[in-house]
Amino acid sequence: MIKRELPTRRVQSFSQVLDKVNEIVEKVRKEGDRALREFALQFDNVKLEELVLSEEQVANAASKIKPEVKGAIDEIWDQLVSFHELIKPPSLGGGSKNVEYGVLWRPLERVGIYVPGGKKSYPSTLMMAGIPARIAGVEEIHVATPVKGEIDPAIAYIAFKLRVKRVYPVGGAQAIAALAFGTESVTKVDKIVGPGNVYVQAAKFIVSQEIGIDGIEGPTELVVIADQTSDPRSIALDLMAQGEHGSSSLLVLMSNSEELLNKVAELLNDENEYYLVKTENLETAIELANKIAPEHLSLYTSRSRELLHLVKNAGAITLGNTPPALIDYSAGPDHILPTNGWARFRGGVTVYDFLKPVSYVNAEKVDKKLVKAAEILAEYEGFKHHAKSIGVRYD
Ligand SMILES: NC(=O)c1ccc[n+]([C@@H]2O[C@H](COP(=O)([O-])OP(=O)(O)OC[C@H]3O[C@@H](n4cnc5c(N)ncnc54)[C@H](O)[C@@H]3O)[C@@H](O)[C@H]2O)c1
Ligand SMILES: N[C@H](CO)Cc1c[nH]c[nH+]1
Ligand SMILES: [Zn+2]
Repeated sequence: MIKRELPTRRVQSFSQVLDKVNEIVEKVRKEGDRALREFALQFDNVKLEELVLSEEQVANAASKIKPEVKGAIDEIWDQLVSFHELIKPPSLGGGSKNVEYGVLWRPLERVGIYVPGGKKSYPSTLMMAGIPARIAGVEEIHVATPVKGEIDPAIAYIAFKLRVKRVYPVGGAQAIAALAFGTESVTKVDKIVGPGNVYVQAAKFIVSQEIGIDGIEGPTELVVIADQTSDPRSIALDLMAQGEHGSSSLLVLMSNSEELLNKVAELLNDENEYYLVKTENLETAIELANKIAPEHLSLYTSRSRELLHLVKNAGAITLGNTPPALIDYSAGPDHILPTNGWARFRGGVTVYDFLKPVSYVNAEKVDKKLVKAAEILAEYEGFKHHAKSIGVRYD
């Protein structure tokens, strides 16, 4: 269905299902494995015996990967490694006023990666989370993904390559709760990373009171900004591509050309809702896109470089004729990207999601003025022992 104005809100937001998901999360906290089995039957129609796949099961599934798929994964692997190596921050040290200080980027010890698997299988997502985790130096990677029958050979192969500690064949909000609290079979992790549907994202939001999460990466969003120079067929394909993730995808095209909008409208299928909106000029389209803060933003115009500087809020941007779906697979930057407006305050997953800056100080010879300043402010705040503990050191 085609609409000619912008949506007033997301088709499906994780906040709409928070109450329901809270019940799932609490049941897993109380009942552990028993709840995981019950929910697998209820939501996925799967009777789960084992809640951890054995190394043998993973290796066996991995051996069934098709050679051309294995080749594609190996090719993409190097490209993702290059990107995350480039942006990995170095530990830094320096000083001023006779204080030596610095920051050590320390890896998280144990992370959980959620790999979606309700409607489609997402081996690419395991790479997008697992590679930056490995580059950061995370010790233990745990993976949860809904499995019906045997695990996808491509997921198994990537898990093997990443030296994943454990794979749990569990999906949905219940998998997130299990990784957050631990169960008899599932190991509690320090942070959960990964996209998924509204139930999965609502669960991440709830458990973020107790463990780390990477943000909200729910149903896919694409905003395309195009002009009369853009190819309508490619735009229609880009919109339909992101529509393949499900009917909750947000799919928007804005253009200053009515002719282009009409041509694209003729080419779209009727499997999704598409918002095709005429704007006075491309600058207005960028302003509106900044308000939406979409996951994917395609600047498919002859002025893409110039317009790039006006973008404030977007998960990832593709320039010119670059297909947004290339980011989904092999361009280098991550495809795990913020949705639901979260691109206003965070970006896609990077190596930073698996690192934390631990700062250190050696101030044994600090300038007297800083000592005095600290004492004055501590006294002002009413913390006399703070003031004294500083003062006695430097008399
Ligand atoms: N933003 C990103 O970075 C990004 C990346 C990849 C995929 N995605 C999105 O991930 C999503 C994947 O969704 P999916 O559904 O295919 O897989 P999923 O793995 O996220 O969810 C499947 C699970 O949802 C649970 N579930 C289904 N119906 C339920 C219900 N009524 N109540 C409670 N739980 C229920 C089930 O337990 C099932 O295992 C898509 O919306 C896609 O757009 C986003
Ligand atoms: N477009 C998704 C992010 O919204 C990522 C993806 C994975 N596979 C295909 N696409
Ligand atoms: Zn996609």
